Amino acid sequence: MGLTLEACILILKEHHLLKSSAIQDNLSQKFTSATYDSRKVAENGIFFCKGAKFRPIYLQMAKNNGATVYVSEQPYAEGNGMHALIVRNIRKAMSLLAAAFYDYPQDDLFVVAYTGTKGKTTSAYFTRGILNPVTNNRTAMFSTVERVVGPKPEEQFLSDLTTPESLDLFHDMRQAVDNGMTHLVMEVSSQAYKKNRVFGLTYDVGFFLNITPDHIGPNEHPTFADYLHCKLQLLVNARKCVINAETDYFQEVYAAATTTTSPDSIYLFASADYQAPAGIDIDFRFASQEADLAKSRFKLEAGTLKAEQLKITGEYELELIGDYNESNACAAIIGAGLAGATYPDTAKGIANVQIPGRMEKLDVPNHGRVYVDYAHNYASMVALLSFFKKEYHQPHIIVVVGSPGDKGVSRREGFAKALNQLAQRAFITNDDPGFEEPQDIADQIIAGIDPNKVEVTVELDRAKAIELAIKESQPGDIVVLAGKGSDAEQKVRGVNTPWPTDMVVAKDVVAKLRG
Ligand SMILES: CC(=O)N[C@H]1[C@@H](OP(=O)(O)OP(=O)(O)OC[C@H]2O[C@@H](n3ccc(=O)[nH]c3=O)[C@H](O)[C@@H]2O)O[C@H](CO)[C@@H](O)[C@@H]1O[C@H](C)C(=O)N[C@@H](C)C(=O)N[C@H](CCC(=O)O)C(=O)O
Ligand SMILES: Nc1ncnc2c1ncn2[C@@H]1O[C@H](COP(=O)(O)OP(=O)(O)OP(=O)(O)O)[C@@H](O)[C@H]1O
Repeated sequence: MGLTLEACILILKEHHLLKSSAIQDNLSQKFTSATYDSRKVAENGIFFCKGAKFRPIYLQMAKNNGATVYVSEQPYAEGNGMHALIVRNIRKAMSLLAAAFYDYPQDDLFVVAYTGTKGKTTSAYFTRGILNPVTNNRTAMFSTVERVVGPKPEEQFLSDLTTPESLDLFHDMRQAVDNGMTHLVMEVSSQAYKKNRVFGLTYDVGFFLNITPDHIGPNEHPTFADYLHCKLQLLVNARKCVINAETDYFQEVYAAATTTTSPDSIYLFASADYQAPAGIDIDFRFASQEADLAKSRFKLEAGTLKAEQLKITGEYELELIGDYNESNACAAIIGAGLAGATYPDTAKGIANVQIPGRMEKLDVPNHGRVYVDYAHNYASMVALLSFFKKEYHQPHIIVVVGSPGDKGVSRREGFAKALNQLAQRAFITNDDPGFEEPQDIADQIIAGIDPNKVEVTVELDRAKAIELAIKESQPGDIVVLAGKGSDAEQKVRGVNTPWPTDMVVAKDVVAKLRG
């Protein structure tokens, strides 16, 4: 691990990123640590000045702590006496230099990457579920929930971001390789492209699952077009592409894939009865046989010669219920197939996969059945509630939900719309209010709810809201604790306050009810 100043300059020049440089002495000096956080600088380090809240004082601190080189979009007096690399785009520069600093760990991993508005985490867990036994426990995973960089329990930890900052990403990839991992399944958020966290990274297989309006607002994407553009970048950076042919904007998505990938290396999947546009051959189709409250069963069929060659067709069962998970599973099976897995290993591996915070169930004696689920926008809430409506034959649905502050503002209207369509009762509560007023967020959700269709209570204390919902429920009712999944924090005014998780709170309520 390490990089010389000379190598840095060459890489930056090659990508037309170097504006100017100020080199103090010898170019062959090798630095041995790299960070963007002055509090983590080690001796002989390179320091990246990046971020909305960056202050020049951090560079001063970094210098005091042993940094000898800084990379920045502008020169700072605080960096006098250090080598300076002034670049056109700090995040692009950081990503390229991070890959080089950690000696291109992606070259030693088979990387399967997922993007999409919904289903990334689920598909990533499904893929790892198949590949882990096939690779002898050597499949790493970078997901919204956790990051797995090795086979030992201490090599698995909770994630902060869906896709980490480039420097952290390549660091964790290097650890995975050094821990003997051979495969990596990762989620790539649209923010990862917006913020150049994966700039220069190429995947062996890149997936486009779906797109619906989300993550649009002042702190994320200015427009839907920008959101779509960022997501499409994954396909441009993948050697093989897999696309859900049923996604909205399919033509744009397919066109993006073909800009860098030959149609021979693009795989399309869809449900059995989907009518494909003229001239489009669907490689894989999944035919649902049963998607009930116990299991999903479906058949995967190949529609083209290249699909047949993967040897992954056959009957499949999923323990993770929710009919939409058949589409996620289909993606994961193709991903694992392209990584070398074949049937029946693919069927064995996926059958019992469970995912923290997705479709977790709790029966409450003398009350309803509780589900904790990470549904947190219009599309996922509709998919979830529609599944319950169908499987439980028009149950009374009680939903506990809130919407985060500072991001995804369209979710507020989306929740109201989904509740109007499918729920009878709602408790509007807190979910990471951030720097916004919780009551304002609740008011914005309520503004869209039709009181003739849904009875609403606002209870901003999430634990109390969960308790009220469960206590009120009758046998046969469905109580949905939506939006937080297995999240163990509430983000309030810049502070990540511990949250026991929705399921733990629900279990406490049940314990109290039992007396
Ligand atoms: C917009 C964005 O990319 N934000 C991320 C980014 O912030 P930033 O680069 O602006 O940095 P900053 O937090 O303003 O801090 C300024 C800099 O000063 C440094 N610093 C700070 C203090 C100090 O004493 N010394 C010091 O050097 C910090 O290390 C940092 O580099 O870098 C931070 C880590 O350095 C991240 O925590 C932060 O994620 C924000 C909080 C976040 O939550 N982003 C969300 C929207 C996100 O990316 N979500 C997607 C999923 C959404 C989707 O599905 O699309 C994700 O991939 O997780
Ligand atoms: N294919 C799908 N279509 C619609 N809704 C889905 C689909 N897959 C999952 N969901 C719903 O979305 C929720 C989140 O799923 P998952 O975590 O897999 O998505 P994600 O893309 O990782 O989401 P995020 O980017 O918000 O972390 C699930 O709990 C479920 O309610």
